[in-house]
Amino acid sequence: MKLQGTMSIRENELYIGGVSCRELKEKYQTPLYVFDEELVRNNCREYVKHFKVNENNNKVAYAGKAFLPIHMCKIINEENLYLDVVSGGELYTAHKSNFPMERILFHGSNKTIEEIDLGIDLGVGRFVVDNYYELDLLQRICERKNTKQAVYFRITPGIEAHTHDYIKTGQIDSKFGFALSNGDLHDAIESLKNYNNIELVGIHAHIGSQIFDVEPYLDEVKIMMNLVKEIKDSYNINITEVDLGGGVGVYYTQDDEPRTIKEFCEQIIEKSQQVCQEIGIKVPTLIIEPGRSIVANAGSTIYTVGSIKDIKDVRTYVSVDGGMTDNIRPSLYQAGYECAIANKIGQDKTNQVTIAGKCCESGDILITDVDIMDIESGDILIIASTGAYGYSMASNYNKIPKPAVVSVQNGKNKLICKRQSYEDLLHLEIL
Ligand SMILES: Cc1ncc(COP(=O)(O)O)c(C=O)c1O
Ligand SMILES: N[C@@H](CCCC[NH3+])C(=O)O
Repeated sequence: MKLQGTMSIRENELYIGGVSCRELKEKYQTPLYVFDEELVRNNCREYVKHFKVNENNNKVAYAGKAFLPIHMCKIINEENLYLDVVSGGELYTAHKSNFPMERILFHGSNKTIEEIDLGIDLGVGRFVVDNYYELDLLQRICERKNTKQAVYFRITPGIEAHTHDYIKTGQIDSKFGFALSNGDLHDAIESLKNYNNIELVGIHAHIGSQIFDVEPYLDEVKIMMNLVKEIKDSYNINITEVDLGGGVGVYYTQDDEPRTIKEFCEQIIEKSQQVCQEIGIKVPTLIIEPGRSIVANAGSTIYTVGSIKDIKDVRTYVSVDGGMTDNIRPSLYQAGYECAIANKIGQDKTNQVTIAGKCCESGDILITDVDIMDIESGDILIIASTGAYGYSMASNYNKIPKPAVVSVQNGKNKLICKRQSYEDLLHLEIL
């Protein structure tokens, strides 16, 4: 298992943020999500530095869908990032954390009336309008509230990024956004003359997630900058903000070769300057929306090993006390992960096993055929890089309570989300 962030080894034990996994297990039980706060903050700072937030006034908007407890909202605020929310629930969480609402981008392909109402009442900075239905709804609600809302239009740019089919979003056959190729975007801009309470200030596209190549982003930059010019020439509307979405890929296993944050940011900025110069427009404010690349490697999940089933000449199943309820990604996207035994971290890998979850599903497998140290019931198994789309996609299937989340830094640990109790599971039931 590749050591990430502040992970270190002392006397055969794995430490994160200077705290041993054994201590964390004793204090908080398992399964447990562990967050390396120093790594999260470093990633934020890398983006702020290389995306030229201070020099060029560009914006880095953390995509909250990856992981959004109130504690995370506070980090994002302290690190001077913007925040991309995609539902009333995420918006409300940001609001409760006192996140400045003018730094919120409100996404969503089917925002409800209640969500739009809430967004306007709280004063979110930008709505990212996805479709005609939303445009119309937003106008009516703004009119009723006698307010004007700054918006971006979400564009489907027609870019095929090389990633899992379920997490591609830029291609034409997509539920998201106004397509460029069939004239939808132009019709939407044309219709703005009837919408006095809406001000179009930006355009947005998101081409997918877990993308390693910079090329599709450079294609996206070209398309978006040309669009800025076209919108000015055809409609005399100044698009001053161009939001390129998220999607920067990260390391999960040895098959992954991600670029650094620096490489991505520098190439995007350079390309933007080059294209804008070529077509003769001022470089707009650039926005990027990283989620995974800020939190994925900073999160790990620790489990306790339970049953070990050795099927001779077939496979050994090692079951842990969590599974698809705390990490749906292997079942949903065949996502790969690395793991180790945290209490035997320096030992050689002598076994090959399959790590199974405890749910009543054959598909509840976390890692298939992984080389690992000698393993016994009671060991602490750690799966690395579960920080993005782990806790945020967790479920209560089989009435399994969601694990706690603890943040570690400089030898200290802090509980940021409590473990659900069985009583919590009954919380919404009418008894
Ligand atoms: C509109 C939008 N922005 C940003 C993101 C964040 O993507 P990632 O976590 O891959 O950086 C997503 C999710 O894919 C998204 O849909
Ligand atoms: N949830 C997905 C990514 C989709 C992001 C939302 N557009 C994942 O775990 O990889």
